[in-house]
Amino acid sequence: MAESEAETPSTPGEFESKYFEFHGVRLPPFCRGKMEEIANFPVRPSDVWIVTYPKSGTSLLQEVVYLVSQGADPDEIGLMNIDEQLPVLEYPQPGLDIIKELTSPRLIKSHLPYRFLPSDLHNGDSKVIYMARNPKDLVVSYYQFHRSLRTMSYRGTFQEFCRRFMNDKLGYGSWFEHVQEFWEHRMDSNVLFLKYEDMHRDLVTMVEQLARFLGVSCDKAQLESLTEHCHQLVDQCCNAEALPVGRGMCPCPPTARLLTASAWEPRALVPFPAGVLMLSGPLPSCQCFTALHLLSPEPSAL
Ligand SMILES: Nc1ncnc2c1ncn2[C@@H]1O[C@H](COP(=O)(O)O)[C@@H](OP(=O)(O)O)[C@H]1O
Ligand SMILES: CCc1ccc(OS(=O)(=O)O)cc1
Repeated sequence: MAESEAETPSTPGEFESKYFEFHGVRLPPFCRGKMEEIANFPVRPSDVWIVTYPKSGTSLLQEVVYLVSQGADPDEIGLMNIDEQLPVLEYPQPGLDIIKELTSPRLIKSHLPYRFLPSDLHNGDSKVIYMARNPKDLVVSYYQFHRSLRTMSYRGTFQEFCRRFMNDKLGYGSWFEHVQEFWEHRMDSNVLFLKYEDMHRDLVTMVEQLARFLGVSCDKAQLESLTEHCHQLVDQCCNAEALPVGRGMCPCPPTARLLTASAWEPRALVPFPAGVLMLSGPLPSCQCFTALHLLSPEPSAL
């Protein structure tokens, strides 16, 4: 969804009207009218699904998954438009009809919460890779995204955006519930639950996990070469200049964001009073996190 800088700022009312509610979850406008078709979407055993809350490192994960599953060269991935090969289920383009006809094995992405995904996925009919990211980093990324997205034209402050985030008032609904639902299914045989920060901390283990989960058999040398290639992809992300336009937009240096990797743990989500997760842990490493740390959740979010 690469869109250019907003021309006209959104008032809070205009911003609100851009979403719609589906079973109590705020969804982007392009999901309207297709949720039933999505629930009945035919899934194939050979499919691999990549599911994330927006701004959880979906693009990086798709490159790594593509590389591990297809054995592709990272330079090749850099040259091709990988987004075209991995459609997002609910986006207007290419659309459900086209995705239904894609040849196997399909790699499909989605940001929808677990319960809104095709019911065949709940039955374990194909593999699902879920990745969660530290919410303190994610919210900065989502804020920048909303500011740059023409259709959203978000012009509120970061504090106000954080409040929306903590009160489940953004597209794709509550981050807390999104992660929680997948966390509860992390032991399902068709689900692999990953954390974005582990890509930076322990890529070897993640590549091994992915290869095992995807049924890719490789010897030690092949695994080392795969990991080396994946390192190249991850390294690109730490070098904002190497990223395609529209990526790496946080005002804080990427290294500052990575420093918070140790500050969160999904287990803290059970039970999950919204906000507690963000208000605990070590001191944030940049101004954006400070703003988030200082925020208290609205009582309605608890
Ligand atoms: N190789 C890569 N390509 C694109 N984005 C990457 C990336 N590695 C890390 N990212 C980060 O992933 C975030 C976007 O997530 P998504 O792909 O789900 O939209 C961005 O975070 P920041 O905005 O914090 O920089 C971006 O920098
Ligand atoms: C708020 C609308 C919207 C649109 C697209 C999104 O996904 S992604 O960040 O481009 O992957 C998220 C939210």
